[in-house]
Amino acid sequence: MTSQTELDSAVREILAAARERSTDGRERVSVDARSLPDALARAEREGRVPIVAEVKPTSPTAEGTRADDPVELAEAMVAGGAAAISVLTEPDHFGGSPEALRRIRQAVDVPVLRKDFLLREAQLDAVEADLLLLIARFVDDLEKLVTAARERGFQPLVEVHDRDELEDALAAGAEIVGINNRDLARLEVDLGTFESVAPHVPDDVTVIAESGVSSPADVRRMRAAGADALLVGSAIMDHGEESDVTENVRRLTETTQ
Ligand SMILES: O=C(O)c1ccccc1NCC(=O)[C@H](O)[C@H](O)COP(=O)(O)O
Repeated sequence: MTSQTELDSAVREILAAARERSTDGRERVSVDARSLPDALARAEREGRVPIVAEVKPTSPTAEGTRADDPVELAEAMVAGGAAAISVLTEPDHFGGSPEALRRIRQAVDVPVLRKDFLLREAQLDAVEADLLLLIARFVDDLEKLVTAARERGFQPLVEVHDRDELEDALAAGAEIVGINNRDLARLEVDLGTFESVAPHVPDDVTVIAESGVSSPADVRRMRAAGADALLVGSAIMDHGEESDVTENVRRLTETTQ
C-alpha cells in the first residue's frame, strides 16, 4: 500500500470517507453475474470496440456535475454500443450511489461494474453488481478481498498502475486486470502507463485500459498496446458540455484500426 502522505489530498479525503462509511446491518449478497469476457467477445464479434462506459456524475478532476438520470445515461451508453457499464457508487466525491447502480443493473442487460474505493469485506455487500473494482494500491490484503468477492459471485476487476501492483494482482489470483493511466497519487494521466505495463500481463488475463481515453486515436493506441477493452468516463460524460452520451460512446465503439 502507498503511504498516505504520497497521495493527492482529494484521494486522501476519498479514502478517509470510505473508511468512515457505515456498513452496519448489511446482509451478504449473492450475485448471478453477467460474464464480462462474454460481453467483450460479443462486442468483438459484432465489430464494436469493447468499451466499458462509465456513469460518473462528477469527480475531483471533472469540470462540472451531470445531473441527468443515471439510468437514462446508462441506457444511452448501451445504445451507443457499450459492452459494459461502470457505475461510480462513491457518493461524496463522484456523485454516485449503490441505489443508482441497482436501478441501472435492472434496466440494462450488459455487465455492470461497481466502481468505488473498497477497503474491507463488509463494503462488498452494499449492492449486487457483475464486477467489483478492487484497487491494488489501497487494499491491505488483496487476495482476501478477491476471494471474498468471488465467494459472493462477483467478478473482481483488480486495478493496477505499475508492474509491482500487477505482480500483486496476479499473485492474488486476478483474472481481470485494469491498468489505470491515472496516477492516483497525483491524479495525472499518461497513456504510456498502459503501454509499459500491459506487455507483462499474461495472455489468459483480460486486460482493460482505464482513464484518459478521449478520442479514436487514443482507442487505437490502447488497442495496439493490447487492451481487450477500454474503460472511459470523462470523455463520454463530457461534464463541461453535456453533449450526447450515445454519440460519445459510438465515436469510440466504431473506431476502426
Ligand atoms: O477521475 C477522477 O478525477 C479521479 C480522481 C480521484 C480518484 C479516482 C479518479 N477516477 C477514477 C477512475 O479510475 C476513472 O473514473 C475511470 O478510470 C475513467 O477515467 P476517465 O475516462 O479519465 O474519466
